[in-house]
Amino acid sequence: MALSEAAIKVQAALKNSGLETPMLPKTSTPEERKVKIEHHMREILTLMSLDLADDSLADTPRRIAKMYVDEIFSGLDYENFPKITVIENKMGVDEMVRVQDISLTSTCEHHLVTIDGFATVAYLPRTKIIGLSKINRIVRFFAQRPQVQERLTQQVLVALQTLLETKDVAVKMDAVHYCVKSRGVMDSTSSTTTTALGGVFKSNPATRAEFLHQVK
Ligand SMILES: Nc1nc2c(ncn2[C@@H]2O[C@H](COP(=O)(O)OP(=O)(O)OP(=O)(O)O)[C@@H](O)[C@H]2O)c(=O)[nH]1
Ligand SMILES: [Zn+2]
Repeated sequence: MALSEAAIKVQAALKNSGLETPMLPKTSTPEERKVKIEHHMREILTLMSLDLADDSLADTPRRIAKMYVDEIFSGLDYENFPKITVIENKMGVDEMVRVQDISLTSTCEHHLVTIDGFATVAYLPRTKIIGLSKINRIVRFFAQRPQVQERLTQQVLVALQTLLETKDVAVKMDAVHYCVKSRGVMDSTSSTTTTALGGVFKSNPATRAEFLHQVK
């Protein structure tokens, strides 16, 4: 399947800005990847002494392979980049557009456990306006990769700057990392905030404050 124009532009922008997820070129189809992951997952679970003959466990390697490729790591494949609707700003909107409380579920790339939180995204329209749900979909696409929260925040910023043809974009994320909560330091109350600010959101203190202070 050919990549969409939006996917090609965003991929190039991330590469040029050094913010792309470290990825090798794909040499297999999604279906081939699932077969191989299922095989290796079977080995891992067996090594952990689980009896995969049990009817509850028998399908777990296949389920994990499907979940990795089609769901939680589907953002590693630009073929899954959302269909983007961008329209001309004929109505001359020049005030901040903000989408807040976007649900965010990702996976930490150091431990492969859940990152759970919310994102807020804002932009100042110039020549283009984007379909609102597409902002949520772009957050979701990049969240569906193994991630560090700082990179995820930056990737959403660069993708929107590219598609909206303006630097004036801001992204904030608040999330709980289960590698901090459910293992390791076992802190069940801390959360992490990251921001990525572009254009006037970075350079103009009033715009920056308007974004940051209205964000919960
Ligand atoms: N900056 C950043 N760090 C993260 C993120 N997700 C997980 N980490 C951290 O990555 C680090 C990996 O550190 P290591 O010392 O190699 O791993 P570890 O031995 O499991 O460390 P502990 O989690 O402290 O038990 C940990 O401090 C994690 O909290 C993230 O999104 N951003
Ligand atoms: Zn982690």
